[in-house]
Amino acid sequence: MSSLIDRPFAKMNGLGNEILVVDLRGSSARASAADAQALARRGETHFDQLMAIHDPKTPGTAAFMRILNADGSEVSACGNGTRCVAWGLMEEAGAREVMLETAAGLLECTAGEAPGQVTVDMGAPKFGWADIPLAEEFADTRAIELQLGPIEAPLIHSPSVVNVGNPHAIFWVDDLDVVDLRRAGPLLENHPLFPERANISLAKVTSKSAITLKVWERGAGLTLACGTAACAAAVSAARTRRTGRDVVVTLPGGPLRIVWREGDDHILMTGPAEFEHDGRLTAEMFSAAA
Ligand SMILES: N[C@@H](CCC[C@H](N)C(=O)O)C(=O)O
Repeated sequence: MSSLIDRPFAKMNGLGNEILVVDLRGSSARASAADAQALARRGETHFDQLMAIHDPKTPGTAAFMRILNADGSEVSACGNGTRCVAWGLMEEAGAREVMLETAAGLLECTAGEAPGQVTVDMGAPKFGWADIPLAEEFADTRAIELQLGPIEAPLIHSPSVVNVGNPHAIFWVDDLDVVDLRRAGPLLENHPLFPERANISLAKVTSKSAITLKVWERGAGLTLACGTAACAAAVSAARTRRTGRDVVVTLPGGPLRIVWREGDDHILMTGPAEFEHDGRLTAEMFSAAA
């Protein structure tokens, strides 16, 4: 029997990235991998990421947040989901800023100028091979060599790799459809060079301040948008002098503005959070027959 039964949920999205926010504040309930897999399968609660919000652990924070992918794996960052949670908590408190906490640290979130827009300080990226992590040492992670299968090898190569709270590989392309991510995504996500798997993006730089992006997400598959992938692409593009540090990253679901701030190297992500519907989780939602 799931400990989540009867807990309130809100179905939201960030640029079409499907987010299920489950409110566990005031309870000792904890979302399991099996809970996530069951809820991800059902229409009403269908999601790419489940954001479980818990009572705050640190003074000054509004909530502690756990993040689960649709496959049940737990991760430490989700840009679109963070905007959704922040938007909900700001609405609840009538506030324009909120501090959230994850196992990986604090996330400062601010309401944007346009309604429904939220800016999240995603912290500083990590470029060291062991931090990403990679299975072998690379002195320079701006472009790494990795073995690809015979279909992809002639088409994509030398991704930039970075950890923005989670691991990302960015393949620079002229055509976002050059490979079928639905086929290549799972192979690349599980490449032996990525011991914790990786989120895989195809990125096209269209100007010094614009990138278009398609993402195969670790643990969720093809999604309409991925906030951390947009951050990963933006810092990788700036680091390789393809763009400046202030860019618009356009995903299939729409645009995010990413600023890689000079001085503290923090990444600021701005984009929308949209409420769809809410309800309470029922025992039936966790039953095997989805
Ligand atoms: N959709 C998210 C990323 C969620 C986590 C990712 N799939 C992972 O496993 O690292 C976003 O908006 O950042």
